[in-house]
Amino acid sequence: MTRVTLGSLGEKIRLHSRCFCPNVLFINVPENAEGASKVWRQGTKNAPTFSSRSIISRSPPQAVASEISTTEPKATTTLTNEEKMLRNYVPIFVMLPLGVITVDNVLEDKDKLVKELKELRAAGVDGVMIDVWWGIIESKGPKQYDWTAYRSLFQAVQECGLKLQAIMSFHQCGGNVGDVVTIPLPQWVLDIGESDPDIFYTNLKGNRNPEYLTLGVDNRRLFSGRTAVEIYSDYMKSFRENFADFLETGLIIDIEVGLGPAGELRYPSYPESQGWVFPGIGEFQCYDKYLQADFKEAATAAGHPEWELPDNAGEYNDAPESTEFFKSNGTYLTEKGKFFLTWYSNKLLSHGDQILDEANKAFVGCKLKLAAKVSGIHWWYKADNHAAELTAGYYNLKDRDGYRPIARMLSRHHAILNFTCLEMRDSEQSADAKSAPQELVQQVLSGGWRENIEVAGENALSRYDSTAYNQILLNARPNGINRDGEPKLRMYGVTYLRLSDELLQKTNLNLFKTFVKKMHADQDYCPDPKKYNHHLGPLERSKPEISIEQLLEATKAEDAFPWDKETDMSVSGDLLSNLIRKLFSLFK
Ligand SMILES: OC[C@H]1O[C@H](O[C@H]2[C@H](O)[C@@H](O)[C@@H](O[C@H]3[C@H](O)[C@@H](O)[C@@H](O[C@H]4[C@H](O)[C@@H](O)[C@@H](O[C@H]5[C@H](O)[C@@H](O)[C@@H](O[C@H]6[C@H](O)[C@@H](O)[C@@H](O[C@H]7[C@H](O)[C@@H](O)[C@@H](O)O[C@@H]7CO)O[C@@H]6CO)O[C@@H]5CO)O[C@@H]4CO)O[C@@H]3CO)O[C@@H]2CO)[C@H](O)[C@@H](O)[C@@H]1O
Repeated sequence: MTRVTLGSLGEKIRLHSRCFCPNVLFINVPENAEGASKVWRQGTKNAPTFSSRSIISRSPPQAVASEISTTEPKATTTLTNEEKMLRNYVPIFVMLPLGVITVDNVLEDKDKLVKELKELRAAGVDGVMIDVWWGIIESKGPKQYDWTAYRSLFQAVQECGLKLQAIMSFHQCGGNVGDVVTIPLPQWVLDIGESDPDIFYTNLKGNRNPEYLTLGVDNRRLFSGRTAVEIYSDYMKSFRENFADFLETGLIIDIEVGLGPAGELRYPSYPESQGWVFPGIGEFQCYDKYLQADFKEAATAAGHPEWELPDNAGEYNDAPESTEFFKSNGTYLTEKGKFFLTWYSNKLLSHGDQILDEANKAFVGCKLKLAAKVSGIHWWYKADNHAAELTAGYYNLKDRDGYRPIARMLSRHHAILNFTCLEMRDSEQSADAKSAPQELVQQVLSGGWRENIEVAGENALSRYDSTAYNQILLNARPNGINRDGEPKLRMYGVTYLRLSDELLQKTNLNLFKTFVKKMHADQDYCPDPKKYNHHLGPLERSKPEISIEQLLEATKAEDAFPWDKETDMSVSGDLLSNLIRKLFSLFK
């Protein structure tokens, strides 16, 4: 962030080096200077070519995007129509099967995989997402990494002309929806858990969850002399060292940093392995001795040594109203309840912040983006208590934004916020669950955009139908295509869950191809991200730490940006051509 002095006001103001349009600098103006600020284009010698009306409030990308001047070289009006349409392109990636590398660290059936990768490439897909399992790579012992099978896999992806999003999967596979294989944490870690079960997240009843290490041990030297964060850091550094060639060639464009169960920044509050079923409220997971001690210390420092962790928040499959904690006027609204929820959600923020800082150090200088996944907890969103989000660690209420502080934390690491459940419509959900995936997606994406970070997304469950595709398309460009250039709102990318025989079945694949084309704004596959305004410069070092107070300023609730009702790039418009294609193939 650059600081300059705004002459007429004599005030220090902050310059944001990017917002929606990377070649425009946005000024974040103190409240009392509203209306007196200007916009400069990067590289423009004599600054403002804009009217003093050009700004704007504190950081509203929407308003800003409409202010782009037509006077600059390569301004959108000088682009060809095709170039303008390319600015609407949203790249699409596909998750590879969870067990593509077996638990024994073998790439089985490479021929089948290569055939499928080629099919994806032929369908126009830009790249694939792959779990890089800690439980496989470091299974033999501390720091004994074996990357051989992954090298062979990455080579195949490169040869097929696809890009790669690599997940640093510090979690177990198994126990979540769709987990068809089991890949536990490394055995030497599980062995430590035998003598110290508190290294795992624990619920009130004392059930341990070996999916992911509790954030309570992030900084505890319990693992053959290393802390959990040091383990994650060493792993990422080893990844960088071992795949320097693929980083250099530009194969790996994105590192999804695993921050919790299923690779998501959350507590394991709704584990199917412990009997949770949709739409249960889930349970808080902070009863291991390390987090208990942390809470005691925090409560004591706040002048309430008598406060304990909640014991009245119900069980996995409860409805909110049947618990003392979440019922109307329940504990969650008391001073004690608010203190607990703030502590619980802040711990998650610091956990993500610390590991992303390590990821940033590991990959600094590489031409890629970092990303963090946030889970789409859409059930009980319409209830006042937002119980399921709260147990997962997202302290989100009608008057408190629980996601924007995450986005602000990510902004310091230049990281993308990767959100899910893009495919879901409210009308598909049962009324009992008080579920609102559409509003949730709109809130989270808007918060990310307001923090000037990129947002990407995934679908939560496997879908092959046009309704789901159209909903994803709507979220990818909430206000549709802009035929004059980059749209005001555009997601950075979408990752489709997931490659399967079902997806490659003919009818499904045909519709999927149409979906890919629509994501690409009806343009052909574009191998050069710069053309759709994605600039993968060397990753810069994280910015200075943002204090918790500043992060929590982002909890102030604001309305989401307006979304169109339907996408203007619907896949169903192509049904006729699908039919013609089908007829053709029958006659062949
Ligand atoms: O490789 C990367 C990672 O991949 C996996 O993690 C991802 C995960 O798979 C994703 O789901 C997503 O994670 C979150 C998600 O964001 C959250 O929203 C939430 O998911 C909940 C979901 O939103 C709720 O609606 C609910 O889902 C229940 C659903 O509503 C019920 O209808 C039913 O689903 C049935 C489904 O109807 C049925 O068709 C069938 O679906 C299977 C399909 O037929 C088959 O072809 C196959 O492809 O798999 C499909 C899925 O199994 O069976 C479904 C299951 O019975 O029940 C649903 C579950 O009760 O609850 C969901 C929570 O359970 O939570 C997700 C997990 O946090 O993004 C993750 C990250 O990418 C791996 O787990 C990771 O290890 C990998 O790193």
